[in-house]
Amino acid sequence: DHDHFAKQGVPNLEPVPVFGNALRSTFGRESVVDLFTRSYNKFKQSKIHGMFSFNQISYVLTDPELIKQLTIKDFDHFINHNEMVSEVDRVFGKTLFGMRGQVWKDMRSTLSPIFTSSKMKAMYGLLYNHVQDFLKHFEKKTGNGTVDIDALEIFSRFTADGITNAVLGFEGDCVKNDDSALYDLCKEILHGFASTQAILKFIIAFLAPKVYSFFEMQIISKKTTDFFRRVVIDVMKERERTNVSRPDVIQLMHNVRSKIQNKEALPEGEEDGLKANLKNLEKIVDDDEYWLAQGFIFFLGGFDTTSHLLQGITLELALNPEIQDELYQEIIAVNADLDDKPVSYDILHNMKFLDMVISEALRKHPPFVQMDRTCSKDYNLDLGNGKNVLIKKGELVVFPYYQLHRDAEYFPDPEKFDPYRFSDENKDSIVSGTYIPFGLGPRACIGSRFVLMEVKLLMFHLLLNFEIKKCARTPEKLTYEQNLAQRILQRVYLNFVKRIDK
Ligand code: HEM
Repeated sequence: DHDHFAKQGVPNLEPVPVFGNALRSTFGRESVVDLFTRSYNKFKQSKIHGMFSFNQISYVLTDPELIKQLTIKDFDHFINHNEMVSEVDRVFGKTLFGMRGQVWKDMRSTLSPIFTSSKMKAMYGLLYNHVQDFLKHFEKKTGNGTVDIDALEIFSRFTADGITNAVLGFEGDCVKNDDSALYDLCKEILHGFASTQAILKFIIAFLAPKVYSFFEMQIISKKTTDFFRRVVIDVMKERERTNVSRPDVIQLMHNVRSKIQNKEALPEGEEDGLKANLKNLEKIVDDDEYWLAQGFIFFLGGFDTTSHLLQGITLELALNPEIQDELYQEIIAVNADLDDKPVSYDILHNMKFLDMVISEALRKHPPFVQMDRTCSKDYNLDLGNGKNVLIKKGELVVFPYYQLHRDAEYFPDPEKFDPYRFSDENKDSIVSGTYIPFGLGPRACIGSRFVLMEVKLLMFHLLLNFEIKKCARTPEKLTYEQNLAQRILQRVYLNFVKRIDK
């Protein structure tokens, strides 16, 4: 019903039959980011506007206060992400991202203790060694600045191995082996989610479930499920049998799972939440798919997003040599105090300029350009100007991260890469709800601490050893593919020159 928004007094771009507002993106004429920028700029003042993704009704919230209200205060009306994928893919529906309602709440509070700072510290050593290993192989590839390095490619290999090491509990070979089967699998998994073909598949599945099941279409392939069954379930069993322990996520999941299975008395402290969850999780604890699905989502969540962040940081450092130099100065000052000892988690954590550079890269190049929630109970949204909008159960709400992060009202001169937006003096003046690269509220990214640890570790050692330079093939600006996939169009090539003045 294309009058849907007009009846509610909510403005929207004119839709066309079947495709809604997605016609140009479906046929390769416009990126999803450009579509949302168009509607954001036109309707920002209304606080909320409508969008039809095919026939899915979506409300786009442009007002930071309302975004906070829905994701934090009134979270109970908007617990779940878009249900389209969880609805059609059994395994995806069992991942933390795809789970819904009460079971999601229980699983989330069960898994949260895995990502606390104390657990990150225990994992730090694994990532530290991983970074040292990476640099050895990386140095050979750079040809001392003579080879144009494809940043996304090399950092995807780095993050795939990082997540394999810290989450799945074995050493990947994506960096050292150009023909790594693991890396092929990564690309395949990604293609299953982030290509126009994949998105059309979701849409068919959602609009015409019968067609979807008739053709036995699948999003997470059997090969992928089998792989995660092997690396998650079999490894858990192996650890149980051999009593070998390693400070990785598999181990922590195994510990949590066996506690629930054995109805063990739980220690006081951070895992208290488990007690309350035991009852609900008992129903699903024996289902291997719930556990391999978590391995899968940590893997998917951890490799492509983090490599995009690393690409954004290194591109900006190459384009802004004075910022690179300021960061290098911070790094060598810290390094000089280390007396050849490895840099610790706490020292990295306290490096101000490094943190500012990463924050600014997450602002300018957010790996997720938008996020959504499905309304799970009818919700009467008070716009505060005498107007109300009734958001019905099943309708979607979208938060346009990219457009908020580049809105000149909140971030003056938004194209400028300026880490000082996040300095101690300035960061308090950022309007809350406008900078949300990891989302907001109880459903925000569970892995953000892990990301920051991994990225800081790599950037510290990368800059200590290399100067990042732009080359003839370095793009000055990034845009998005003109399709449904929300992928960056340009390949970012950079040169890495070994430093001799260490
Ligand atoms: C730069 C890297 C990353 C970015 C920008 C990012 C961003 C996000 C965002 C925006 C969400 C949705 C939040 C919301 O709806 O409010 C999310 C959810 C999630 N992320 Fe991340 N993420 C990153 C890395 C990771 C890593 C390394 C992991 C795992 C180790 C991870 C695991 C997850 C999971 C499991 C969820 C779903 C949480 C839930 O629904 O309860 N992410 N992430």
